[in-house]
Amino acid sequence: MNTLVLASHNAGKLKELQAMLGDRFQVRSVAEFSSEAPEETGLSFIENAILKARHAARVSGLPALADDSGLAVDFLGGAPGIHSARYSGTGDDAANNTKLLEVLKDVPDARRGAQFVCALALVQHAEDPLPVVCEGLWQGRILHAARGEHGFGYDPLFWIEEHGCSSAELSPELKNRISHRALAMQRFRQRLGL
Ligand SMILES: O=P(O)(O)OP(=O)(O)OP(=O)(O)OC[C@H]1O[C@@H](n2cnc3c(O)ncnc32)[C@H](O)[C@@H]1O
Ligand SMILES: [Mg+2]
Repeated sequence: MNTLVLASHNAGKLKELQAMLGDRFQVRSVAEFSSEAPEETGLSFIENAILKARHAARVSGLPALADDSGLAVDFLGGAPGIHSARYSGTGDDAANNTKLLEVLKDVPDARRGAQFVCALALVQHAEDPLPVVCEGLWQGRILHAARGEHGFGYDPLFWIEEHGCSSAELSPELKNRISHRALAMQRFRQRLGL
């Protein structure tokens, strides 16, 4: 089985990616090779995914897959977007959620549309000139209060109309079939013929 390094330090993400890839690859985490995360200096999810994948390939000497993702809120012109992980200034999920609820506190449901975005980038080595890049989007709406215990990040605030619950109330198995990450991964598998 081929080895793939997952270029993420986010435990929630790693768990989901592992569940989606574990049957095809021997997955290792970039944390085995380096505790330092690269600075995410790109202006887009794709740029940041490629930058993280190159860094992981460099420190591991192995092919690497990175995920850059986030929440784009329509009312906020797509913010927090690529800054989702540090929206509140800390890297803390609860503080990020509190800030988002505060910023949207007077915004009615009709204007609370949002999408989760995921960009995946695979590089064979640090200087790979042809990264494989796939994106996935997931539509939802920002709730007025947190609901649910599963998932991570903004999941407790993300309402999924089709299922009548927040994404933190979905079972991990179901989230992994329908999320932005699941869609990006589906496209990724198609591209690689997996
Ligand atoms: O860069 P790495 O090391 O992968 O870890 P990170 O947490 O910094 O990851 P990002 O830079 O891609 O930021 C993504 C943020 O977007 C949010 N996010 C992404 N996918 C999510 C999901 O499936 N559910 C809830 N929140 C999500 C969450 O707050 C993440 O911290
Ligand atoms: Mg990050």
